[in-house]
Amino acid sequence: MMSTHAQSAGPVDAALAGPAVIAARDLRKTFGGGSVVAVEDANFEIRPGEFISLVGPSGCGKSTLLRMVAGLLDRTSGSLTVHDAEVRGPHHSVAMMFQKPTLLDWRTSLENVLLPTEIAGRVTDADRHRAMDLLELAGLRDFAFSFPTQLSGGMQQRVALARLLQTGADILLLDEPFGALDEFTREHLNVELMRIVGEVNATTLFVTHNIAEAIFLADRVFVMTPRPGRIAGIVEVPFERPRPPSIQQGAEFNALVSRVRQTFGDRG
Ligand SMILES: Nc1ncnc2c1ncn2[C@@H]1O[C@H](COP(=O)(O)OP(=O)(O)OP(=O)(O)O)[C@@H](O)[C@H]1O
Repeated sequence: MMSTHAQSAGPVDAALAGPAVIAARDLRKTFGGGSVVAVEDANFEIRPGEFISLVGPSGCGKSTLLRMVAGLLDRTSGSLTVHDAEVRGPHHSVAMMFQKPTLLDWRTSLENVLLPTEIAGRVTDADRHRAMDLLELAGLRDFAFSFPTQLSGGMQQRVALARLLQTGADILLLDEPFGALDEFTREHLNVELMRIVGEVNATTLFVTHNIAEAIFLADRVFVMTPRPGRIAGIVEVPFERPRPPSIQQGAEFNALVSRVRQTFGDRG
């Protein structure tokens, strides 16, 4: 069933049963001594294995919200918990990925994927096996010993995704991960992403400007509007994952696109 509901008034979304992995109550972030309200009174709960898209125009606070969940930014007020613990700084439950893959050019795909393990301590054979399994999951087993310059932009992002999973984090924060790629590659990678996060059952927050992409991927879409940055509504996406790209041509999908646009219009 599709539904939107206002978040600024304070109700916690409780559409799904089970314990919340991430929960925000009256979460607020301002900059410039309060002159810029980047996130205003966000209230939500995210369940294990859920895929949430954050969609909205530039400056509506998507990255700020993600960075608060990662513990890279302090909140101004309100509560934000991950696995029932208040976020008070960077923590190991989350791994974050950006538009640029940020791979080290002098390391092979496998060595790049192993980097988080190396930073955390000694690399064991089991770690190497896991890294190879993740490269296989990302469709890159044959490129494990290639260097980033030998890979396409899309393949580099898949290495970055495998590296993200190697951290063992159960929450993935993806800030427009495929935004720099062409539309065909992007669509292909979205399908791959959906398959991969489904297989590892990661809880995922995915930032995008693109409404269709947001709906295609997500169980729920948080619609954000700027000035002040707020979650204006949550649109539930009723299709089971994984989904074929052709779903985007259906009437039900188009109705969801309209619903998201309407939420922008209503509250923007
Ligand atoms: N470190 C900062 N200092 C001051 N203002 C900031 C800072 N970071 C973000 N802002 C402001 O907070 C608001 C939200 O920014 P944020 O980057 O979260 O938006 P966004 O939705 O991710 O935008 P984009 O889609 O362009 O990345 C903007 O008005 C931005 O200028």
